[in-house]
Order: sequence, then structure tokens, then C-alpha cells
Amino acid sequence: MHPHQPLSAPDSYAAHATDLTKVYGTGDTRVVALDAVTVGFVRGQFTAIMGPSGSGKSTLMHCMAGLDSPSFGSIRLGDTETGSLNDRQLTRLRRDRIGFVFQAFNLLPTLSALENITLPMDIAGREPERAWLESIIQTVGLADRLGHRPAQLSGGQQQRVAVARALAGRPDIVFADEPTGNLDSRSGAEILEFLRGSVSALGQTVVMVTHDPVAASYADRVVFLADGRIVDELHAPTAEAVLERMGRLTPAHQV
Ligand SMILES: Nc1ncnc2c1ncn2[C@@H]1O[C@H](COP(=O)(O)OP(=O)(O)OP(=O)(O)O)[C@@H](O)[C@H]1O
Repeated sequence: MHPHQPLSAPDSYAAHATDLTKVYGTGDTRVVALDAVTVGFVRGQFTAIMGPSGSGKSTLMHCMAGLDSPSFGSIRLGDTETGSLNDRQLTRLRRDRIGFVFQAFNLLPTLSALENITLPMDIAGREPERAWLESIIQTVGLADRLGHRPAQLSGGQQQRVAVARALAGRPDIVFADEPTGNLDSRSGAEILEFLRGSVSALGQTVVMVTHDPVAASYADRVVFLADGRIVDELHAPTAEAVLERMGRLTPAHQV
């Protein structure tokens, strides 16, 4: 062993991108959405990704989660280089090791809350760990709603189902894309508390794209993107500090 190991040894990252570049289109329509981004998400941390509209937040998340493929560069999830996987292996990795929460909940309308929560595991043929599942259902406060269909639940309750679904399989990492974007501030705060609690109490790793400085203040770290590059980061952020940094990144014509 080398006596001077770096503080963040490679295996301390749940996900890591090196020189990640994504180019859409060609010629006149060519857009460099990500420009040689190198970033790591440490296990057991809650990271928020912020930046002006079009700065590459969703592209970064989609590439890291294996929903989109990089033009150049490499991505590691745990110790797996995703570039070396074929489509089937990538689908399985997404299913087994990644949890997703989307702005639009994405629940299946014909299934009950409980069936939605366990669906990814049912598809994978995995038995949920009972104690874990029950603790998640308790934590998100859904115990008395498990038989309800999504249409019988409020937006906040539907998003709680989606968070429980993302956590149920104990994924290596949860990616949340604007999870509070469709919620009133009280329901949004609940969802952020659950995500925060899954990191602090359960050791989950969460990466969340958001436009909201208050939402970002629940994270351990905020990474700021502008024009496809990481331009800044904040640790232990306050909403005020995030707002101030965002103000410096947003071009005057967008204010
Ligand atoms: N499928 C696509 N085809 C072509 N261009 C795309 C595609 N997806 C994204 N882009 C472009 O890449 C750039 C980054 O987009 P991205 O959606 O990652 O930004 P964002 O920061 O998530 O924006 P927003 O906050 O508005 O959601 C933008 O210029 C966008 O127009």
C-alpha cells in the first residue's frame, strides 16, 4: 500500500465521470451539452446539481445514470465502467443499482402504491427485504395508503411513493431530477426531508438536479454547471449562499 492514499479513494465514489463530454447534433445544430466534465459523487453524500437553463444538468444526470451515452469520456458506477456494458447489461445495472425520482412521479396508474414501490424488484425477480421495505414505508408515512392507486393520492403522496420505490431496492445511488418541481412548498419540503434522511440515517447516496436554492440547501454539496462545465461548488450550503452563486452564473439576459 502506498503510504499517501488520496482522501477520496476511487472506491469511495458511488459514481464518477472522467472527461465526460456530450455533443448533440452536427454542423449548425451542434451543441456541446457537456464539455470534459470530471466529477465524483461520494458514497453516503447528498449532492445537488445546479446551473442556468441549458447548462447541462439533465444531460449529466442522464449520462451518469446510463439513460444517455457519452460522446467521449468514461463513467464508473461503483467499480463498473458503464462504457464497457452492452444494452442488456446496462438495463440490468440501472434496474438493480440505481433508483430514480422524476419531477412527474412516473407511477403506473393501474397499480396500488405498494405495487408501484415493489415493481422494480418484482421485474428483477428480487424479494424485497421486509424490514427495509417497512422502514421506508414508515419513514415516508405511507403505511395507510398502500392500497391506493396513484389517482387517489395527492401529488405529494405520489412523490412519496416514487421516493419509496427508488429506495426500496437499496440502490447504490439515487438520481432525482427536479423531484419537488411539481409540488407545493410543504410537500416539497417533506420529499427533501425524506431524501436527506435516506442519506443521513440510511447511508444512501443521492444526486439531485434542482433549480431551487432552498432544495439545494438540503444537500451536503452543490455542484454548479455553466455551459457544460463545472464552474463552482459549495459544501454545507445555505439557500442564501446558493442563491448568491446562482446570481453570478445566470447571464443578465435571463434575469
Ligand atoms: N436530445 C437533445 N438533442 C439536442 N440537444 C439537446 C438534447 N438534449 C439536450 N440538448 C441541449 O444540450 C444543452 C444542455 O441541456 P440540458 O437539458 O442538459 O440542460 P439543463 O441544465 O438540464 O437545462 P434545464 O434547466 O432547462 O432543464 C442545451 O443546449 C440543450 O438544448
